[in-house]
Amino acid sequence: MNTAMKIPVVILSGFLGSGKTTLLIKLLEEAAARGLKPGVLMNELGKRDIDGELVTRSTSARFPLEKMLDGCICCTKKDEIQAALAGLLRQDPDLLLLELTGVANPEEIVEQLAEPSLIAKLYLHRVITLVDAEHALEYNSIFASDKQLVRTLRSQLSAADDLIINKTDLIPPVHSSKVTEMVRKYNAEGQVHYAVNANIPLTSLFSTIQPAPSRSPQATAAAGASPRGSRSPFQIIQPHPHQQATHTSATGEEASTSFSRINTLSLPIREPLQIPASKLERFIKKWSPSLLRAKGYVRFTRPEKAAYLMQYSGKRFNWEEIDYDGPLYLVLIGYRLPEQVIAEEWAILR
Ligand SMILES: Nc1nc2c(ncn2[C@@H]2O[C@H](COP(=O)(O)OP(=O)(O)OP(=O)(O)O)[C@@H](O)[C@H]2O)c(=O)[nH]1
Repeated sequence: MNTAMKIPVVILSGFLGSGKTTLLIKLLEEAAARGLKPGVLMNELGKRDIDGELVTRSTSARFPLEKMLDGCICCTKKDEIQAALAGLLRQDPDLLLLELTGVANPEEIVEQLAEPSLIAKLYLHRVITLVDAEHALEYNSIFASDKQLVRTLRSQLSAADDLIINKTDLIPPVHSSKVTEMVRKYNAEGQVHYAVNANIPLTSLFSTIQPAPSRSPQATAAAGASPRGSRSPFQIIQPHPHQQATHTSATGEEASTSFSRINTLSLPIREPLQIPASKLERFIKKWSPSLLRAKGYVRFTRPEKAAYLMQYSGKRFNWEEIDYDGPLYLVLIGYRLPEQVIAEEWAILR
């Protein structure tokens, strides 16, 4: 099989909160506009599928989706990722989009794609790494003593064909040149883009990817994209449990050691919260600087019972009121987060 007949794979890499899911949504929209059928593999550190839900609500296209939750794809056994990719390939996609966790080493995924059973069917098209322009330099110094994590962050940069210095709306130009210098230290060849909300020109990325003849734009429209905002536009194949040390406390919090000293804590919310959002924000911020990322679905009793998607990234909160009736929870991802203490304080707060 020559490259022309193989399925291109695009890997989305980058540290926690750098903008991978934001870019994935743009790639899905662009693919849909071009009449392409992508297969998507999303990997989350936590047990909760927040990004999958977010992508489901944000796009109208219909395509196969594999989710690998609760651990990092690059530590997953080879046969798990191969099974996930094989499941996507059976759906006859025009391209595969792989969103890695923030602490995945893309080089390890690239190696897995070179397995004989996969190399015959797909080829690596691009590795795209997103860099949080506001915090990338700070992260480098915070994690300096964690060799494994430092190696991962460097390989996210060095393995990239495209480096998107994202969130440039949050930094002054002088900071931007320092981030560029850092990026160039580890990758002299890759194409550097500067972006807000991962907005980069996508023409060259898609220029060589063609839809199968049976999926001309007309055929795709006839097959039917579901309306924006409607539930379950994806065909979900099946989640693959990640083999990982996980424990659930008496109060229901789930904690897991995921990679290096990065750990993840999931806090369930069984009833709408009686505290105001400002108090929840103070609770979350309290775990800074250990806390690197938080996200979740939240509902309050006051002033209303609307559901919100809460994102905490780069020490900033983003609240979005959404139409959501699924389970409520928070996921905290941090560097040596004091899980037990957080769980105890959460039990009192809520
Ligand atoms: N101000 C600003 N916010 C952004 C930008 N890009 C993304 N965000 C926000 O940053 C937060 C994290 O973005 P995501 O796309 O979820 O980042 P991610 O890399 O997928 O995050 P993880 O998967 O948790 O590692 C979200 O609230 C985004 O809306 C940007 O360029 N500027």
